[in-house]
Amino acid sequence: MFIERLTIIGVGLIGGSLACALRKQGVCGEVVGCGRNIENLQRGVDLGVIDRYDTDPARAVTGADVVVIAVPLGGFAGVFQAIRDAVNPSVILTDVGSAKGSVVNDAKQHLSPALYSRFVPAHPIAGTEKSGVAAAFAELFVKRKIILTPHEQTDADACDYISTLWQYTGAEVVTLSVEHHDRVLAATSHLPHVLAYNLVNTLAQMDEQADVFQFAAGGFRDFTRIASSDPTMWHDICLANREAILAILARYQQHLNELSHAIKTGQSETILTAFKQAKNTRDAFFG
Ligand SMILES: NC(=O)c1ccc[n+]([C@@H]2O[C@H](COP(=O)([O-])OP(=O)(O)OC[C@H]3O[C@@H](n4cnc5c(N)ncnc54)[C@H](O)[C@@H]3O)[C@@H](O)[C@H]2O)c1
Ligand SMILES: O=C(O)C(=O)C[C@]1(C(=O)O)C=C[C@@H](O)C=C1
Repeated sequence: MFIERLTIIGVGLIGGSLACALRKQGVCGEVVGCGRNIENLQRGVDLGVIDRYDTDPARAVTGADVVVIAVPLGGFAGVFQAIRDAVNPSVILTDVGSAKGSVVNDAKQHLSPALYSRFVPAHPIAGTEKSGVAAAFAELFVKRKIILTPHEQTDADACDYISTLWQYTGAEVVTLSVEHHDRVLAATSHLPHVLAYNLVNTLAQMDEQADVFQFAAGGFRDFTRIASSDPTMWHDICLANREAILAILARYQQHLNELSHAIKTGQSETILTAFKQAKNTRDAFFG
């Protein structure tokens, strides 16, 4: 595989890291960046992540063999509209969005059937709480999972191509349906972020605020690292995957109510059993 010209729309943590990883493997030639923040794009050039940039998506995708959309989910519809008449007919389009139902709907609505068939939805299950191109690094995807959610019209060769592209980054590629992806990620990624943001706000609104944070140590830090993630990105994810998030949030609230009742009524056995079960599950998974 060799990509003569790769265009990354949204040169941040994920788009920038993908460009770095492919460059490091020597599988791409020119990398063109596209975004809204000139300072961030110039930083991308200075860091060697991209070769040049254009703030106009239509110009940025001209002549590209592969276009990766790596903007927050709320920006996808606008990007599809902006690039659909400017891309090569042979282009392969892909993305890195954290929820797939909204992305696939936007693609279906705004791309021609031919271009829609060349769009391969993808989601790297890798990231950090940092944003922007300065946070990008080539090793981000090593030994991490990449989920592809091809739809019925996805061209099989385009899908294989994107699978190979991700394997060059050191990732393991798996395929899921859009619905399954969005249910699973609502539970394992979206719910924890909602909880972390909410925990920080709950504590921040306590009267003894200053004292609370002064004594917050490892547990609080570990639990809330992800509350430092980009608010716009998570706002967009919550709205894009709202049904699946609300469903798992309701289950979580029910379990929390049960635990709260057990603590209130001193049900020692119930509390101990719940904590033992959780510890065993986590230890078995992460070691
Ligand atoms: N951060 C993570 O852990 C993570 C992991 C997997 C997937 N994702 C997904 O990857 C995508 C990008 O996330 P990130 O963490 O790299 O964000 P980021 O903030 O680091 O980068 C996004 C970039 O897109 C630019 N941008 C925003 N709107 C735009 C638009 N309409 N057109 C062009 N550029 C635009 C921003 O200026 C920014 O440079 C999101 O869809 C997110 O859901 C994030
Ligand atoms: O490690 C982190 O900081 C992340 O939040 C990464 C994380 C996750 O929840 O695991 C966040 C969003 C994604 O779409 C994929 C990965």
